[in-house]
Amino acid sequence: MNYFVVGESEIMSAIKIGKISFSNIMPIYHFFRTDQFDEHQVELIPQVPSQLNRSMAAGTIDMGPISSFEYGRNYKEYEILPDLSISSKGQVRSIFLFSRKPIEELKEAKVALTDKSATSNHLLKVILEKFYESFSSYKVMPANLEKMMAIADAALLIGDDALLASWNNPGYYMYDLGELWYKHTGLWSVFAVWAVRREVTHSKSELLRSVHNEFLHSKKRGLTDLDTVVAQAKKEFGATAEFWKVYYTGLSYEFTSEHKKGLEYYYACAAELGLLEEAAKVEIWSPDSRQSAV
Ligand SMILES: C=C(O[C@@H]1C=C(C(=O)O)C=C[C@H]1O)C(=O)O
Repeated sequence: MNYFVVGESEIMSAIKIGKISFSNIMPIYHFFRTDQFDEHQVELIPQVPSQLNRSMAAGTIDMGPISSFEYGRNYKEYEILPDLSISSKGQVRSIFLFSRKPIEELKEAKVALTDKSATSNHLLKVILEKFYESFSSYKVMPANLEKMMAIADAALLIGDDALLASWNNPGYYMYDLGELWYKHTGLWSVFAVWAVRREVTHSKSELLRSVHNEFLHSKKRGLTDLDTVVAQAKKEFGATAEFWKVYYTGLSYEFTSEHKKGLEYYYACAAELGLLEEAAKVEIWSPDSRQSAV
């Protein structure tokens, strides 16, 4: 009766799901129905990306949208859930480099990086080094533009910090990282992927399938009923409905072969510059894979 024991323990154990505590994620989570699951079966844990990355590595969350760079660093421990990401082909509108000088002049500059990111911090290094022959020095700091610019020539912000700073930019040059990457490579930027710890694909496979389905359902609903998400974002963060509409439709939450191509090139560049030990393999979990019953 071994399979009963396995089944029961799977039903009992909850799955801990990370949630990015930025507005970028709202179209995916707004309609996520935790009440579809038995009590205590799923738990949503909101954190900024760098915290989510650490929680996944420590195993205190089982799955969630982590920085794609962090997947690359730890790809042997994780798999990627299909059809989910936070990406852009060109402008992302919430990842900006603020600079006192034009980017072409940042040759040996001091650059402040945000302590909330992993993908964008390393993407900036790739862009500056590979496309602008810049050999700058970097310092990771709390995300505060004024304090960052007090010690640096340029500063990188992501998420809501970047949105707010772009609305109140005191006159710095502003560069959108999605736009820069596209300009120099013609490829997608994939900032976050939904990763799952490998052991969870075995120990909680049934629940994982249901959670993945629920994510696809809530994404579909969020994108069809975008006006509801837009109204919520406007209420929580300000700005105009038009802004949020443009922002959310400019982001992509898919993960197609074109996204994969952009991500693999990013990993290749990061490995070339020594930011990753090796170019990570992009391995997608298949909801149809079944563990053998015995
Ligand atoms: C589009 C964004 O994508 C993100 C950027 C991340 C990173 O740089 O590590 C991680 C998750 C996403 O939140 C954003 O934060 O604005």
